[in-house]
Amino acid sequence: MPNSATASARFPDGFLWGAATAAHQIEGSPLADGAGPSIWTRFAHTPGMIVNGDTGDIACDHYHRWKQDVALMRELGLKAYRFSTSWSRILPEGTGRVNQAGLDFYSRLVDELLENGIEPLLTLYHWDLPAALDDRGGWLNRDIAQWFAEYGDVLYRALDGRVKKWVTLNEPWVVTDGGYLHGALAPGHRSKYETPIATHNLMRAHGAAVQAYRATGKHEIGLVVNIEPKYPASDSADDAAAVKRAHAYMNEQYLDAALLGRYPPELKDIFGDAWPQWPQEDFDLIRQKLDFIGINYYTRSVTKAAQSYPLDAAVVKQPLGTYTETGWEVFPQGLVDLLVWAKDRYGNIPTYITENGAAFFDPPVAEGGRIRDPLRIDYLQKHLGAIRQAIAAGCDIRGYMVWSLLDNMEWSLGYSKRFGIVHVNYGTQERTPKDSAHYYSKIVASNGASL
Ligand SMILES: N#[N+]C[C@@H]1[C@@H](O)[C@H](O)[C@@H](O)[C@@H]2O[C@H]12
Repeated sequence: MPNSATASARFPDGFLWGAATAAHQIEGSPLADGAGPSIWTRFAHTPGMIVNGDTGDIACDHYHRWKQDVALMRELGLKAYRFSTSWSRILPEGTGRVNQAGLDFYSRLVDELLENGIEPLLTLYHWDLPAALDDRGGWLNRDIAQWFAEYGDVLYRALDGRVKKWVTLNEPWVVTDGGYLHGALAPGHRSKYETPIATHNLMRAHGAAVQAYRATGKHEIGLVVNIEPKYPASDSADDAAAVKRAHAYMNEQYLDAALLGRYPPELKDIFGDAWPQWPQEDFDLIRQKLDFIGINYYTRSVTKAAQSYPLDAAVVKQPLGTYTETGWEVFPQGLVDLLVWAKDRYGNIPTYITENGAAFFDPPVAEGGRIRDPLRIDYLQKHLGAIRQAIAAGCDIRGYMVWSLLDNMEWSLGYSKRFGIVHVNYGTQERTPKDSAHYYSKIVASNGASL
C-alpha cells in the first residue's frame, strides 16, 4: 500500500508523458525510396533467425501510416513520442551520400508531431546498423565513432530545434550481449573477444555523437540504457558475488563509462584475457556531459551463482512471481530500487523512463472494438506508482514513455509478442486502442492524479 509520502507524492508539473517505438519495429518498407539495408534486414531474411520467419518488411507499415499514427497519439492525448531514425534510410551506405527522401520522411513526421502538440524524442541508434557498415566491421571497427558522429550531424543540422531531446544509443548492453556475445540478435556473432570491442566502440561513438551535437545543437542529448536490478537468491557469499558480476556487466558498465569515464573492475574478471586495456583518450571521448539519461525498465533478476558464460550466474524463477509473455517477472519495486541506485551512484541527473511495458496474451478484438488487457493495466499502474515513489525519494524523474505505442516486431521474437497499448491487425494494419490505451490516456490527462 502506498505510504503517506508516496500518496502525497505527485508527478511534477510538466512531466512528459509519452509512448515509444523504434524504426525497424514499426516502419516496414526498409528499402523504400533509396534506403539501404540494415543488419536487421539481412538478419530477418536469414532462415531460422526470427520466430515464424517474420521480417520487418511490412511491420506496422508506419512508413506509410505515420500521419494516422500521429493522429492516434493525439487522440490518446500523448505529450511526447519517442522514436528512432533508420541510419540506412538517411545514409544508405552508412556514410557519405545522404538519401534526401529518407531525411524528408523524418522531417515530415517531426512536423506532424509538433503540429499535434506532441514533443519528439529522437533516438539515433535503435539497433539497425547499416549493412554497408557491418561489411566494414561495424561496431568492431574503431572508425565507427566518426561514422556515427557524421550520421548524427546530418540529423542535428536538419532537425535540431524541432527536435529538442536527442538520444545517441538505445540499450548498448543489448546490442553487444545479443549481437556479439550470444548471437540472438543482429549481427548474430558469438564471440567473447568481440563483445568488449563492440561495447567500447559503441561508447566511443556515443561520445563522438555528443561532441558533434555540442558543436551545432542547441538543446538536449542523452543516453538510454536498460537496467535490470539483481537480487541474490540466497545470503550466500557465492550468490552475492554472482549478483555483483551480473550488476556490473548489465547495469553499471555503460553508465559508468558515459558518466564516470571508466568501466567497473568486475568486467576484467568476467572477460579475462578477452578484456582489452583501453587508452585514456578513449574515456576522455566517451565521458561527455549529458543533459539527461533514459532508463528502460522491464523486470528484475533474482540471481544465483551457477556455471555460465561469461557471468557464472543464473536467474532463479520466483515460484510466487507473476510473469509476462516474455518470461519477465513483474516487479515494480525493482524500478524504485534502481532509480534510487542511479541517483546515488551518478548524481541526480534528469532521468526519463524511456521504456516500460509488458507483453501479455491479448484476447481478440471483441464486439464494438474493445480489447481487454487488465494485466497490462495492472503492470502500468504498479510501475507508475513505483515512479511516484522514486520521485518522493528525491529522484529527478522528468517523464515516462510507455513501451510501446503499437504492437510491433519484437526483434527475434517477430510478431509473436504484443507490447502495444494499441493492437495492430497485421493483416489489415487496423489499429485498435486496448483498454490500457484508454487507461493511460486518463493518466496523461490527469498528470498521474488518476493513478
Ligand atoms: N523485449 N522487449 C521489449 C523492448 C524492445 O522491443 C525494445 O526495442 C528495446 O529497446 C527493449 O527491449 C525492450
